[in-house]
Amino acid sequence: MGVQQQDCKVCGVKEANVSCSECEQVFYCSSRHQEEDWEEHKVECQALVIEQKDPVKGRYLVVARNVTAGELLFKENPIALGPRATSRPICLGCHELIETYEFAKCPKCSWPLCSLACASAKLHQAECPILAADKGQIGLPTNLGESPYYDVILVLRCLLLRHSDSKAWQRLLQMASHAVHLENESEPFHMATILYIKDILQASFDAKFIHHARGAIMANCFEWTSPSNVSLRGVYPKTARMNHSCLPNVTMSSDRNGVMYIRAAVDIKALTPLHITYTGTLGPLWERQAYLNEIHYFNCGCQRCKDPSELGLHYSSPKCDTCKQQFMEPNSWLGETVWECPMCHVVFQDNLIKTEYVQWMSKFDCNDTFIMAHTKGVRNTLDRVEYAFHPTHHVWVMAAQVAIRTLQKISNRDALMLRRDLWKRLLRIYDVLEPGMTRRRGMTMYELGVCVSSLARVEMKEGRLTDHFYKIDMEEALQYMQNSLKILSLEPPDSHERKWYLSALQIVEGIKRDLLAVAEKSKILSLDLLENIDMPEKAEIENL
Ligand SMILES: C[S@@+](CC[C@H](N)C(=O)[O-])C[C@H]1O[C@@H](n2cnc3c(N)ncnc32)[C@H](O)[C@@H]1O
Repeated sequence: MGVQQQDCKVCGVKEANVSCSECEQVFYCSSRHQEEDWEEHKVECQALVIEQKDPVKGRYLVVARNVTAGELLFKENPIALGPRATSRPICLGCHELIETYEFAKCPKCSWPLCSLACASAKLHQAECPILAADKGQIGLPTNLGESPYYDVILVLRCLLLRHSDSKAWQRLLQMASHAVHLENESEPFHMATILYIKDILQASFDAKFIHHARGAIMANCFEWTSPSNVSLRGVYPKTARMNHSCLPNVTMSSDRNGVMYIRAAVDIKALTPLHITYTGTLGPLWERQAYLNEIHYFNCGCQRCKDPSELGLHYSSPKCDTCKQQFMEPNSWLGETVWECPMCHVVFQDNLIKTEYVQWMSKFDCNDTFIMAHTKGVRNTLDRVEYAFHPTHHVWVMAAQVAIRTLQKISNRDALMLRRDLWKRLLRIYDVLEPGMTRRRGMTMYELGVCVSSLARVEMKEGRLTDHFYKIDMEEALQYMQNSLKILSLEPPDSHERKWYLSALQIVEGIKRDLLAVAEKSKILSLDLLENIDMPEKAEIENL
């Protein structure tokens, strides 16, 4: 697995590595073939996304015309791919996880491989002699645990672009980099990687490039999961031009080769900036702000952060403990915060507000609030959280997610009902925090389709439903599943996430069969719901 190359558009030769710099969607084996094709290609190459610059936020991307939710804005090949900064042993030749204690080692550099065949893999060739200079094997992963030395690999792969791909190297040099901040702070992980490359490997790279490369990775890299469920990271210069918002308007997904697909999550008007989230959307405001401040050196002023009600959810504010009517409001989200109730004007210091928050969150971390619980116990705990905070507070969302994991282990009607209700409430919150064609909404509707159909089947079996109400419930499940399919069908064909789409298709088939069976009985089925499902290739379903 490596940086993707495709067939030359002109002559079809494999491993063409010259791509159109505008759209990055077509490949050529040489500049000559690219020039030959330009007259034809320029018609289709209308860059949908253009770059602009802001004095404070730097460069960013906007759409050149109105786009609709789900539309593909661009795809991008990574200029470099590698393991995460801290990683369990991963084969440097193919990026597969190494899970046996007796793993193979590269005969030259001794780094772990899945097999000796991977020692000659293209991905590992250039870095191998550099890594081999660690004669004392100081940085080598020796067991199956996490090793921080994997950080070095992507940095080396970026530095090696200078000789292997001058265009990619130039793009790396143009990327934003946190190098100055990291150097000034003597950030320990940054310094450890730099020292390892300079002093242990004694690599001949200029120190300023090593700092820049690692700083650019810290500012810009994206993590993704390979189809075999290995977490990796890649450097994508164009994708990385998108600035952050806690209310993102695009979605990102990647295929098995790490090619990134950027789609509009919602309808977007021409010249609107494209935003991704650097923090995820589900953390409370102070956590998101602190992360952006500490890791990316800016304070977020997005629509969600500026709104004291956080889009009407009051997601990070507890209810006033005194009047139980209003939501507490902080005077600031960073540093010394004082919270005040706008109605009864009672004032609390930050630590008082956060103590209960921290206590609940640590319980969820260990799962001990819910573990071994029965449905009634889970319900009681959720009620307590709701009373302490409120139904759209961050802590309630975390509690609901842990509760669902616990309820999945209980297979009775009560547990299914509670799970269904929790997913419905979560969906209403996700509709606000991650609106549009987002994976989170797609997966939530998938879960709702599963819960509602399973519950209907259980209730039918127990004789609690008539055919009429069974049909209504199954149609509701089908509706959720079909909405979920619309979103999940956007996952790239051979991605890790594609399996959810294929699974949703099978569930839809099952629901349709049950609906047809009940229709046979009662002849009252409205057939319109059963139409318009795009079927995948047969081979894709067989691979499931
Ligand atoms: C991945 S880069 C994004 C592209 C960057 N603006 C550039 O010029 O290359 C991340 C950096 O962009 C800036 N940035 C991103 N989102 C921002 C925001 N919402 N407000 C202010 N600065 C932001 C910060 O300097 C951040 O460290």
